[in-house]
Amino acid sequence: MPPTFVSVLILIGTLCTFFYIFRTTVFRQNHDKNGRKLPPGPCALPIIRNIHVLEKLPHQSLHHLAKRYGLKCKLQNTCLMVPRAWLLPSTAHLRSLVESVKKSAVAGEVVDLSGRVGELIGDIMSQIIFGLAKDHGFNLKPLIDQTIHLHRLFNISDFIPYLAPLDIQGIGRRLKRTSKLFDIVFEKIIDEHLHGTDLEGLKPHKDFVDMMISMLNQPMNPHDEEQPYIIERNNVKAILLDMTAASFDISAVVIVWAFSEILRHPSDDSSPTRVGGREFLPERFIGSNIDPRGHDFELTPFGSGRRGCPGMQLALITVRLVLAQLIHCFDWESPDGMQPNELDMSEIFGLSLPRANHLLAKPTYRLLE
Ligand code: HEM
Repeated sequence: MPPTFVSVLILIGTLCTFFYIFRTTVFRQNHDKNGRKLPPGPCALPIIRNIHVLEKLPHQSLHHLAKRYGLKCKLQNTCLMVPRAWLLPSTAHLRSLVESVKKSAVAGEVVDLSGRVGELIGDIMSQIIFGLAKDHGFNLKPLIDQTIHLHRLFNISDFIPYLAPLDIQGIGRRLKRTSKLFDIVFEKIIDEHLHGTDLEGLKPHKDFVDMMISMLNQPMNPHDEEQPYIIERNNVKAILLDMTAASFDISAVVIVWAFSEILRHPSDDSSPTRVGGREFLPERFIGSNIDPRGHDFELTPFGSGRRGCPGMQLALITVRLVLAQLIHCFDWESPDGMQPNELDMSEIFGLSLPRANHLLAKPTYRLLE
């Protein structure tokens, strides 16, 4: 039977529809309007495009996408550069912290925020600096805590230096013992990175230690003949110690203090706190152009210039990420019906001025299941 006019029209319409779908779903997904190739990314659906790939915890979905498609990944309706922070191994540790706090919230438990955040930062820094999590044989946190504690003690030798050889309080001996323990751990880590000996079955990925090892036996400045200084194993260990001591504690201290202030000032209309007769108004920095990275001297938490903190970018990312997650996922209140202004804010002397007592708070999970 010859095709009728109507059936020819239906056939043409169907072909046009298929062509349109092909253009939008295949060609257009991979090319921009000028025909240039776009970064890879998941297939988009009509109308909703890529919304379906962002799940309940979008940062985790983005993390998985970045692992699959690389650092530059395209989402339809949004062309997205995945920030490096989301790719840091920090995210896995942070996820497990959120999960464990969620369990405490369900059980109605009070959470030791100082303890949990301290552990988390230790895990993140171990992973970043050594490429190893602490549960793979290197728990440096107790060693760092011990070192910080010893530096915090009143040491008479600091004030009467000629008493130092006597080491009356034994602080020097204890510090030497701790430093020996650090040395043993760093030796093992360097060997592991140099020779790839299988450390509890774990192969470390490229990390800070690898970078330091690649500089071993190299002159510090090959263009400066007057400075034939060669990087040796001891230099690597000293830098590792510097990085470890500077990173394990301070970010956690900052997060816990920020959290304490949030608990003390749950709403905007709370009465301003007075410190030393002056009003403490941290919100005065909101909307201002003050740069905390050492350019404006009103606020220099990382110091400034050549000796400024080299871990600043990492610290800014970590502190924001952890605080944001804890505040986004949970509502928090002080335990035992304590009023915000009753929260103990005493601090102890030390390298990083931590809270005198651990910060305890009661979480309620606030996201939809
Ligand atoms: C919120 C967290 C942090 C704060 C507030 C902070 C702050 C500081 C400050 C004020 C200094 C002294 C700067 C100066 O003398 O001008 C410093 C030094 C240092 N920081 Fe940080 N820091 C933080 C996190 C980190 C992290 C995460 C790392 C490493 C991964 C790090 C590594 C270092 C090192 C190695 C030094 C010694 C630099 C030198 O003496 O040349 N810091 N930090």
